[in-house]
Amino acid sequence: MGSFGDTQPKLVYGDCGYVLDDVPHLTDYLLDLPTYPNPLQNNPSYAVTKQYFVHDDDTVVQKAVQHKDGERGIHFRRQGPRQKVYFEPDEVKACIVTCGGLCPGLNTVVREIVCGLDYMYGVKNILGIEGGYKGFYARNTINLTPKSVNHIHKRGGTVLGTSRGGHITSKIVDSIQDRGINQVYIIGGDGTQKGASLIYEEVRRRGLKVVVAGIPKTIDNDIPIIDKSFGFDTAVEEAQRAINSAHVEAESAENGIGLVKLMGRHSGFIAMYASLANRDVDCCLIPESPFYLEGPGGLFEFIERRLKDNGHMVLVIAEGVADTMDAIDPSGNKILKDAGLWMAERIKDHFAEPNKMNINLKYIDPTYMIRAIPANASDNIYCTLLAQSAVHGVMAGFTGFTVGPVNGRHCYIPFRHITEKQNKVVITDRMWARLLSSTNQPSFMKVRIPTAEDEEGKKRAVEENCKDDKRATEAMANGFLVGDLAG
Ligand SMILES: Nc1ncnc2c1ncn2[C@@H]1O[C@H](COP(=O)(O)OP(=O)(O)OP(=O)(O)O)[C@@H](O)[C@H]1O
Ligand SMILES: O=P(O)(O)OC[C@H]1O[C@](O)(CO)[C@@H](O)[C@@H]1O
Ligand SMILES: [Mg+2]
Repeated sequence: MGSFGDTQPKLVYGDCGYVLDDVPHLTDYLLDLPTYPNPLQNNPSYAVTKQYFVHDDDTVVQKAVQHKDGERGIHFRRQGPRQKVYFEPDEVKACIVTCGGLCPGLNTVVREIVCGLDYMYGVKNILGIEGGYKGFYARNTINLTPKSVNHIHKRGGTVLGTSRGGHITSKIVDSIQDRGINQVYIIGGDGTQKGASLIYEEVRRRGLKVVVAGIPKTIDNDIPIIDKSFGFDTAVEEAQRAINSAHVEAESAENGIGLVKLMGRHSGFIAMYASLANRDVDCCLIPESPFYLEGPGGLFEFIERRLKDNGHMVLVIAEGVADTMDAIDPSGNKILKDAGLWMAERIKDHFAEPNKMNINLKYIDPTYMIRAIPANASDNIYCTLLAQSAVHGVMAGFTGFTVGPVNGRHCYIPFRHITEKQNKVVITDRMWARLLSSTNQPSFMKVRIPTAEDEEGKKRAVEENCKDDKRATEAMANGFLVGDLAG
């Protein structure tokens, strides 16, 4: 095996096209650091495990589907405790910060980092940074102990508080240095992970023995590479209550329309999964899939047909479908106009026209309700694994990484994989086809039987879709679908 690259990327090549896309380590820029035996081997709870430590050569494949003669491809370092650690318990001063929007499970991750550090590694000195990134330089810290965080996983939100904007790298690293912090745990979405990556770069530039680990958080499930983000399942489950209410309202009225808006400004995962789980949804609209309202094959025609056939219908939309901007938030994210209100108005205006049917539209907006709740059981366990995985990696001296499951196995992922693109619903994938088949809604495109050339176009569309949904849409229109949108 040969390896190169001191900073990023840190690639290690093996046989048959094997590539380990490794994460940085303190020893990449600090030589002769002392190591210590991992205290976990004296922990009675772990005495039952077959092996205390993961093997250093254990890696996790990025793409689970492999071909017989294909290359083995990109791998990530497997998470878990290592034989040697780079910190003595008394030497550690850890801090935890939560940034960006709320997400079920934030408190669980905070709790499990604190408990993991204390119970597994004997670390007592753990600080909470209040109010997101700006808290590093604008707020006091709070001491976190297993006792103080004992019950927080039962509450929604984050006990540390959160914010958008305020990422000033130099001031944050000054604060880390001034406070003598040497482990930084950063919980947040794509923007937060970009900020974490800058903090890592600055720490490294200053040559500090400080490790920086990211724990990915986003209700929208828009973080790439990892299987899914924590809190997503909880949000999808909570969304069922809104969809069920919309269905009850719609069913009980003459020509009832239940309209539900769910979160997802760039990615329609919540809307798609909530609709797929529910089965009472007649139509689901997401930002990745183009649609139109008027004319043959359009949404209004579809609504009319469903009302005539069934007497009611349920429409679920993601907040990003209208894609009209009000302003930007302090982090630079677009603040979108309310897509639900926009859609409700358009539908009402359409049916108010002469000779159209009388409708009864009820709009339900559970936006913040689905993210302000505590994590469900499976998300709580998922959060525990993420937190412990981060703690093991940090104690082993890895830095500049995000934790997360890839094909079901938790691993350490270099920041750039998480920050360079957003995860989106790929509308040429089977999951979207499953949704279309469950709702029987129009695809808003005319489809013809695919040819070999079309398959090529389809492949291109999938690749493009990962970068930019609009370009994917164009690629699809030029590829395996007839170019014209119906109507
Ligand atoms: N490109 C960037 N570079 C440095 N810091 C950033 C960058 N983008 C965002 N941040 C910082 O990260 C924090 C959170 O960002 P943001 O508000 O975009 O939420 P997020 O982490 O993407 O989570 P979510 O979108 O799920 O709510 C903010 O403090 C913001 O200033
Ligand atoms: O109103 P806030 O707190 O900025 O959050 C809204 C945004 O946060 C998210 O939940 C996560 O990015 C988006 O779906 C939503 O647009
Ligand atoms: Mg974000």
